Amino acid sequence: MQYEIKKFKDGQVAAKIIENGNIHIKIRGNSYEGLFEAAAAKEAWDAENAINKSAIAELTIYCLIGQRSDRRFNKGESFDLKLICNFINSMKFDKVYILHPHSPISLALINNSEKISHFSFVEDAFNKIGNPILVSPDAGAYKTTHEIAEKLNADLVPSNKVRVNGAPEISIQGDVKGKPCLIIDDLADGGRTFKFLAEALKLQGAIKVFLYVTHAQFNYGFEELKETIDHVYCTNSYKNIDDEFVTQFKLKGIE
Ligand SMILES: O=P(O)(O)OC[C@H]1O[C@@H](O)[C@H](O)[C@@H]1O
Repeated sequence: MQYEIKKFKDGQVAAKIIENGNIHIKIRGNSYEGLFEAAAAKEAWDAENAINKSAIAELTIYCLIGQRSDRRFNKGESFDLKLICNFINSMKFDKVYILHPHSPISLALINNSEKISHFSFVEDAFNKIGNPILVSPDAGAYKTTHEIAEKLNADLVPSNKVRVNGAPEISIQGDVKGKPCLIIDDLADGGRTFKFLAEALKLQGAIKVFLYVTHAQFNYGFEELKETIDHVYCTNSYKNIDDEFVTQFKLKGIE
């Protein structure tokens, strides 16, 4: 570690640089406190490197807080992602890497940003399962999953939530009979989307249904998922999960 974080009893965070030169700060970034820790480290680094103009400062954010709030949803409400990205921009990093952002809006709002792809994690899950059909759960996930399917030479079945006579229904646009399926998406908040999709896939003959999400939040409904999903693959971008139902790919630089 190139810096240390100290926390005061009142909640204040402070940083101390312990190694000079280039810095690469890697954080979950899934809390306001985490972002403030990075800001404190960058402020301390800036002061140390005031005359070393060639040193580079990079930030990796694995699970950007507020990434789904990528617009002002209703009049009078705050545009949270814009606020968060403005704060990140105020740190003035030379490069900011974001792992599998929910939408391209985060990348557009953050200066000098670059996406880290989730491809290698999906590839790992794909190989462990043994050639499953890839399933994109909604229009938002279709484009990136299509790119991954091309690279893996895998079959892709798009699915969507549609309204039939006003009631939500899952439509699966392909044949999954007798095949294992791997649903791929960016994040699971509760996972209801995936629980019902897995049920629908099994009703159409899928033999097993696996789930890959980069950001495994599971803020609620985790146990319910086990009813229809056979196994979950994810990273530890949001939190560490210790459960034999889950295989977690560990990211560098976070504990
Ligand atoms: O079903 P839960 O986990 O609540 O929500 C996850 C879904 O909601 C979307 O924003 C995500 O991209 C994902 O498709």
